[in-house]
Amino acid sequence: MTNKTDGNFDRTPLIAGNWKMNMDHAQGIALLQKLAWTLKDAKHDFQRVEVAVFPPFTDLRSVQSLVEGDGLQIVYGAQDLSDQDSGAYTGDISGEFLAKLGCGYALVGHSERRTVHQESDELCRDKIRAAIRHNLTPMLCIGEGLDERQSGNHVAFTLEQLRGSLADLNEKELEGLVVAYEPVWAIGTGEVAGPEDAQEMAAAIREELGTLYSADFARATRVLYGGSVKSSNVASILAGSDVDGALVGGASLDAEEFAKIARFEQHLLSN
Ligand SMILES: O=C(CO)COP(=O)(O)O
Repeated sequence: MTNKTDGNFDRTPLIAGNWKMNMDHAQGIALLQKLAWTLKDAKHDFQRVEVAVFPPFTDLRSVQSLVEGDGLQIVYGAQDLSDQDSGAYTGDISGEFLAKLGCGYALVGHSERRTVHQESDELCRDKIRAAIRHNLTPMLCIGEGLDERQSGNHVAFTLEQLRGSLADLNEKELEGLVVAYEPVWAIGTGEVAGPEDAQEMAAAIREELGTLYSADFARATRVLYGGSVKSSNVASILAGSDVDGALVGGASLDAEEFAKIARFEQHLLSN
């Protein structure tokens, strides 16, 4: 059993910043450099709490140069990838290219992909397959809209997305999978799911993973919460025993604020 106030984690917490369509490559480098300095000053232990950023595709080469050149321990990933590896897919980006740029992760099925680009669970599954083919760890995003939340159907809806996006994938291929629960009504709205809501869904997701796969897989898989996370609310959200980290949008664009989020243990311990 996780007892975070004792400083023991079952799973390494992951604080991830999704920059979305913000920060050109020059701005991105400045942000990443500032984040690295701030975390270094705070003597952040990256083995204890992993820190990742998801910049736009056009920043990735610059991010790779900075991370490799300065030996940064911050890891990074892509906000999306194609389900295909190469060919006549204008505008799409292959997982193979992302792996060459040193990406460790790829987001799959972010709600903005699902709503703006009508991505289905089936496409998400094919993208997870593509990520795995190129040794990118998929971070699958799922979560309900306001209607499902208000009708009390949020758990069933979110688990349906989980099952649909993982259909036909086996436990061995999915090793390392990260699931991010992001209720759509809490994204970019300032509305944040309460710590109980985040814990309720993270526990339901873990239980479902145990049903679909094994108890060991469910225990090892990290489940993050995303939606209006800030330094002022991160500690209470991450206090839930099944919530293993945060996927942060807006607040990840401010290096000091994002560093504070990554340092959530400081707030946990002082509560
Ligand atoms: O979508 C999100 C992260 O992927 C959450 O965004 P906000 O933190 O801006 O609400």
